[in-house]
Amino acid sequence: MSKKLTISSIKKSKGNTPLVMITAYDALFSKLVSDSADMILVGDSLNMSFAGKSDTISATLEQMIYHTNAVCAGAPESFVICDMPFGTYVDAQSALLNSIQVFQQTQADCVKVEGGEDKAHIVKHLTDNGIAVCGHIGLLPQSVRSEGGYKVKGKTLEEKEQLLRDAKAIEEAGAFCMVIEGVKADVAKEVASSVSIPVIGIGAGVDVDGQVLVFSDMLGLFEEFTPKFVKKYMDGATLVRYAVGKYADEVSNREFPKEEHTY
Ligand SMILES: Nc1nc(=O)c2c([nH]1)NC[C@@H]1CN(c3ccc(C(=O)N[C@@H](CCC(=O)O)C(=O)O)cc3)CN21
Ligand SMILES: CC(C)C(=O)C(=O)O
Ligand SMILES: [Mg+2]
Repeated sequence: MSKKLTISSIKKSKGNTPLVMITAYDALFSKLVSDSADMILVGDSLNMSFAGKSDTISATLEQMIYHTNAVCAGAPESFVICDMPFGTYVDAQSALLNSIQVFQQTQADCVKVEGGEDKAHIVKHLTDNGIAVCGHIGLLPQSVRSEGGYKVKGKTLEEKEQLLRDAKAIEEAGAFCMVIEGVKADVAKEVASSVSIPVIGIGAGVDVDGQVLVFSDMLGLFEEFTPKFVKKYMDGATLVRYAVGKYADEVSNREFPKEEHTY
């Protein structure tokens, strides 16, 4: 991106071209994605596709700060979101102290917290104290254990009405945008049009104010993860295996290094 977005330019973008959000966990990829992405999310999904764990529950604040620093170093001109990990925003006070750690130890532009109506008081305490907040409603990956799995939301009238209340509450608490994950497309569309801040979808259909995907999913690098909402824009795993296999063959056959790689 040529010009770094701001909280107010993101808010004002509602109704214009959809926002492009993508995750990155290191400087190498943040630099590569920064050419095309409006916003870079340092997602706690890194606990799965970077650290190899089976869910996001065990991600720590220290880990998020480490990766956020790497992402900011690779993309100093990009708008960066740091995902607050599980257990770091259980009440307003701890949420603020932990978010202050993120702001003081990294160049992140905002934090992201999962939750709706029930977390609005926490979002308000953060925004009242100078921490910009991106909300996250719908399917909440940090609730995987309590919910007994990843469940698409918005399938019943109750769920739809809850999502509308969640979005309203997060907006009123001062969030400048929110992610909506794993929600029926017609419901996500209604949620997006019910608030005046951008609603960025993942598995929530096309009628929202932007899209977010995990970079390793869309590049086909994270093979064990193939939910319906992911589109593979590259077969990364095959490309990497092919290249490393060719290197291995050439080492075995003494074809590499050649004269031009030799002092
Ligand atoms: N690499 C990666 N990509 C992600 O998008 C992602 C993560 N990790 N980690 C954190 C969360 C977890 N996410 C998930 C994980 C599983 C499903 C899933 O299994 N979805 C089912 C639908 C279930 C239903 O129909 O209710 C699917 O088959 O798509 C969805 C989102 C999204 N997030
Ligand atoms: C899936 C996105 C929205 C996220 O929260 C993450 O990458 O952790
Ligand atoms: Mg996350």
